[in-house]
Amino acid sequence: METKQLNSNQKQAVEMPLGATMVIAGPGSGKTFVITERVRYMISHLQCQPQHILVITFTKAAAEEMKGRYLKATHQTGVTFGTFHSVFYRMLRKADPNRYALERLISEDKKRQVIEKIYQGMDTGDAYEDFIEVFLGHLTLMTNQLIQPKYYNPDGISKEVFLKVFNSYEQYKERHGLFDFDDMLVHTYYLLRNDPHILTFYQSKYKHILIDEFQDINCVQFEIIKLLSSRHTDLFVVGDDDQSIYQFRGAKPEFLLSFEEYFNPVQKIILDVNYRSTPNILRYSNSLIGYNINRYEKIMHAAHIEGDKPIVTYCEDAKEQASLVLKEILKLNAAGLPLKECAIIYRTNIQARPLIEALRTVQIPFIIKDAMVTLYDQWMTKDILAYLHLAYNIEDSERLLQIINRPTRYISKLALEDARKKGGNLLKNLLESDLLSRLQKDRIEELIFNLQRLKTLTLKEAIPYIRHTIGYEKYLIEYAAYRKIPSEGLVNMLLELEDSAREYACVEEWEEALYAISMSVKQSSRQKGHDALTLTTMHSAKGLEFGAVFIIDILDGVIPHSKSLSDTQVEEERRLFYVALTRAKERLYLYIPKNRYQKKAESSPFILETLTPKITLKEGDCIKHKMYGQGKVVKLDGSKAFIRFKNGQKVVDYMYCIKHHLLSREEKNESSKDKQKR
Ligand SMILES: Nc1ncnc2c1ncn2[C@@H]1O[C@H](COP(=O)(O)OP(=O)(O)OP(=O)(O)O)[C@@H](O)[C@H]1O
Repeated sequence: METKQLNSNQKQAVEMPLGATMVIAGPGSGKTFVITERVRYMISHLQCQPQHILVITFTKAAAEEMKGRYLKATHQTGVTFGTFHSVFYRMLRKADPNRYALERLISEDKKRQVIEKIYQGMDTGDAYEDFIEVFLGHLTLMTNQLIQPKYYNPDGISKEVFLKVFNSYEQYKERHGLFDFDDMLVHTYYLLRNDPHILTFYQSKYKHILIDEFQDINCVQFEIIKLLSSRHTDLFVVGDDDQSIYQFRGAKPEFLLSFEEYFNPVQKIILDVNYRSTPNILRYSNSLIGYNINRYEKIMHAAHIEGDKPIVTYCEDAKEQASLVLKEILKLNAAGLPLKECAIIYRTNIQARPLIEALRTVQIPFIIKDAMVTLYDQWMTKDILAYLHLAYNIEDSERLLQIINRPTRYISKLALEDARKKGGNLLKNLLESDLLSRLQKDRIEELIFNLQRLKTLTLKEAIPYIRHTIGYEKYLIEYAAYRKIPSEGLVNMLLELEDSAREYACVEEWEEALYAISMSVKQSSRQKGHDALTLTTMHSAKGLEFGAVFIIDILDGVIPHSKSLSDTQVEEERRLFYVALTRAKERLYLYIPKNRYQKKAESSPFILETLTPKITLKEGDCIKHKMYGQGKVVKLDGSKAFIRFKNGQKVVDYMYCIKHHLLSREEKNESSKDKQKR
């Protein structure tokens, strides 16, 4: 039995009568505790049979933890614990053991290989550098949303190529009688929808369904749950709309927000006591998330006593930031905080590079939570290295072929093949080729000239030369336009490369350092189980907690990410930052570099929101209007506020009032101080 006591809201959630129940549970509010206690209560007080209870979680680790805690508390078997995938897979296997035998399941690695082979066999040239990544993302998103391929628009790649690869992949699976992880969900949906006997069987088997992290549910999962629970409505879901951060994978917090409509009548309870963070940390996270509009209103209260105030540090750049963060971690570690209680959290993997570089010199063991493609393994790095090496060995055909059309020099495949067959110096052969026009040859001469120039430059000068004079950055921008994707991500990667080279004297030294970083990233997984510092993206930090959390690069364009332009996207970014803030137990450090990639950077608007709680208007509040002077709010209606001024009532924009409300409040404070003095 768990030694801790349920608080009053937890107890209320646990002891709800059977029926559709929604528990909105903020960070650190004890979701696992509530679910395991609820299962116990259902069996001991609500006469539920363990074999009729199904508990679904999102990760295998969560399912195991939940099951472990439940078994420890009750020693009673019979309840089914599992992830959506494992539960649905069991259903498929039971329905058709041969079709869904384990050996017919394509692993994610194998799936990638098959798709890569299909794509390469299609001869679309090198038009899409990261096709496989983008394709796989779209495939999952499309399947999770139950969208027919012909109606799906894959941004960033051509629909025609997407459909071709998709159809070939489907045919491959059919020919070999295989299925993959995405299929598990879709196939279960069709199985239950099309076979009433099977559906009835599972509706009677799982009379009570409990789902954790419901904010992450996607369309196909939701549809299956609707099918399973249509006979009865004993559905107990726990989630936090403020921690929904997987919309890019098809998760829809709307399902949590509209749960009440689907399963009406719904019993609802909010868990708002946080057992993880100090009140000071919670004040910051509450303030930030208060700026989201599309959410269940809740303010988390701390169960702990006050701790240190979060520390906001402005630093020069990423290099200084890395050194300050590591210095602080070493200090905390020397004072007794284990490294495994420290985490550095960032928005995207690319930001980890300066940290890993600094970590190599201070020798702190670390674990990287995400599968990371380091700079060394990026296609763009290979292009830049190809230019730098070619400058010293102009006869290196492989490297020449890599960059000959980057930027485009209009050299056809045919001309390249022909020049290659002749053997010897490829550039010379191209200059003598009958298959190339004068214009194309001019471009090759220009390339030779530029390679000779490159040889005379230092590494620090060479990369900007490739970027601007050779036109590599322009090529990236054109490539992004062709792909219909924002160019910023590619250009930032190039800037990151330039930044990483700045410290090295020559290309060999730089290449060696990039390789060493890539190796240390690969080896970092070996630190698991040891006392090691965690490096993680905000996404992968979800569900974790640490004594000290360091959030870096809190800059506009980084968080919220420059890709996130719509209000909905900015809200998702805010939730992401909220997840990062709420990982901290005792100490929270926020870092804002003044410069990024040698340019002045703006701090993230989220910093201000974290430090200044949102102001809301109430009837009776005073505002000061530029034209009408002082007035009092008499009524609020959506974006409009009705204000009584000296000269009568006027309708004023709500946001205007918010802005000017602050002013009047300060003035009010001042005037009350004045009055007191008098
Ligand atoms: N009533 C309680 N009394 C004391 N401690 C509690 C209580 N309820 C939960 N806790 C503790 O609070 C901590 C946070 O709980 P848990 O990990 O379940 O949070 P969570 O709700 O899943 O958080 P998040 O969504 O942020 O990951 C755990 O260590 C848990 O044991």
